[in-house]
Amino acid sequence: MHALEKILAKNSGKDHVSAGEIVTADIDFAEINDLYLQTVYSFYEMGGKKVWDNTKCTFVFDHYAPAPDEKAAQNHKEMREFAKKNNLKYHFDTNAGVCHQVMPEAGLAYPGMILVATDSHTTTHGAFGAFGTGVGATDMATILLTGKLWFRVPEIIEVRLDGEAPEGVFPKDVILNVLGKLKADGAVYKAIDFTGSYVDQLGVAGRMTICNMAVEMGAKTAYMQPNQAVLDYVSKRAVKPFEVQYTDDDFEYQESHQFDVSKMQPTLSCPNSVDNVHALTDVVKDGDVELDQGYIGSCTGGRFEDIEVAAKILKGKRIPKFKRLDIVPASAEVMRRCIEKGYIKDLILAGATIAAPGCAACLGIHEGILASGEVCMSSTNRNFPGRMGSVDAKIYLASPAAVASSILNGKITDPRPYLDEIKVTD
Ligand SMILES: CC(C)[C@H](C(=O)O)[C@@H](O)C(=O)O
Ligand code: SF4
Repeated sequence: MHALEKILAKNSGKDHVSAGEIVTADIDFAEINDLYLQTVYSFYEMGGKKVWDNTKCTFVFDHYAPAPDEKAAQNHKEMREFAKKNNLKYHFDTNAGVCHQVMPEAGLAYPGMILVATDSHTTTHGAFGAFGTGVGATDMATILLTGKLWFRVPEIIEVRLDGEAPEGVFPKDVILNVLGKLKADGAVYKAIDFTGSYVDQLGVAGRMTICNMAVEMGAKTAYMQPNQAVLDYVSKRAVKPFEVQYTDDDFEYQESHQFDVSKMQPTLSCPNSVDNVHALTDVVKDGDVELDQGYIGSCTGGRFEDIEVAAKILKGKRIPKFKRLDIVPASAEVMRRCIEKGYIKDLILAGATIAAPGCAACLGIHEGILASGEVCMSSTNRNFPGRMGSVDAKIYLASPAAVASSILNGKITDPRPYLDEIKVTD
């Protein structure tokens, strides 16, 4: 069996499961974000009184945090009341950050578990060797009632990433390259296991970025075998003992795709779809692509490492007049660490706006919405029309280093010369 199958088997009381089988599994942790007040309504409609376990579910207020309008404030209020009434052990209010960043920081994402959330990017937790997946309100209400949910055991495909990343190639570039090949429907309902020497040596933040975007290929879940970096991270934080699962040597993947990371270049996902992937140098060779806004944030590209590289590129410089750069730390912990390092000050002096941790303009709710005709380069994960505001705005997805270098120049720019400069000053 694959490690993911072992997780599903263990939680559904079976010795063995295989692709296509339907199982009913115990949920180790369930998380509801603030777009899903419907979960509470469905819970009551289904006859719910109290949640099945007040230590295994939580709310995270991230999509509308702090509440940008009265409706959002009202939704938060109703969810807070539900959390109080059920005496939920964990609660992440508008001061916490994006759910997928907050869960591991709080020790609620760890190897061998099933973590379900009302959000498609729950695939992120594959970075920790967990089975993470997103569900809608009715499924989530079922979990709150019973602690269980049905799953179809997914087919598992391997995405093998070997080699060392050249300068300017970040985990974001790597996953954009994978998307360019597999396309947005390349893994519908499947699980993607990211393997290979690149993944083995990758830190927690990079692993999260890659697993996060597995859902952009339609994946049900993602997986990476935990490495030492993950074990160090979770052993300091996990709220309970965990068991790492390992894939059997004779497990056969449904498909296997190989990538040589050492041959990749800084990469862009161009408007208007996430799999419209091109090398950055190809996009600019036919002429400048002027930018209005840079955006560094989200559960894909708003971690400490992402803001750190941007701060280093921008330190002592100034973004041009009539351009803007929004920095949205993925969580309060990320924000605090960036403050401690002086990065927030460097970024403010460079002309950036720092917004409250949360989803913000990643999905066009507030804090950096785009106007018609504007062009934004963003470290987020989706670029379909209307994603960050106007349906007539254009979004280029890229690594945070590419976003920082580009907005500094006012147009899409190769980050490599700027990264060379950092090396000299480091
Ligand atoms: C709930 C929802 C709007 C959502 C998701 O499920 O991914 C959001 O976080 C996104 O990134 O589009
Ligand atoms: S940061 Fe963006 S992608 Fe992540 S959960 Fe929020 S809206 Fe979705």
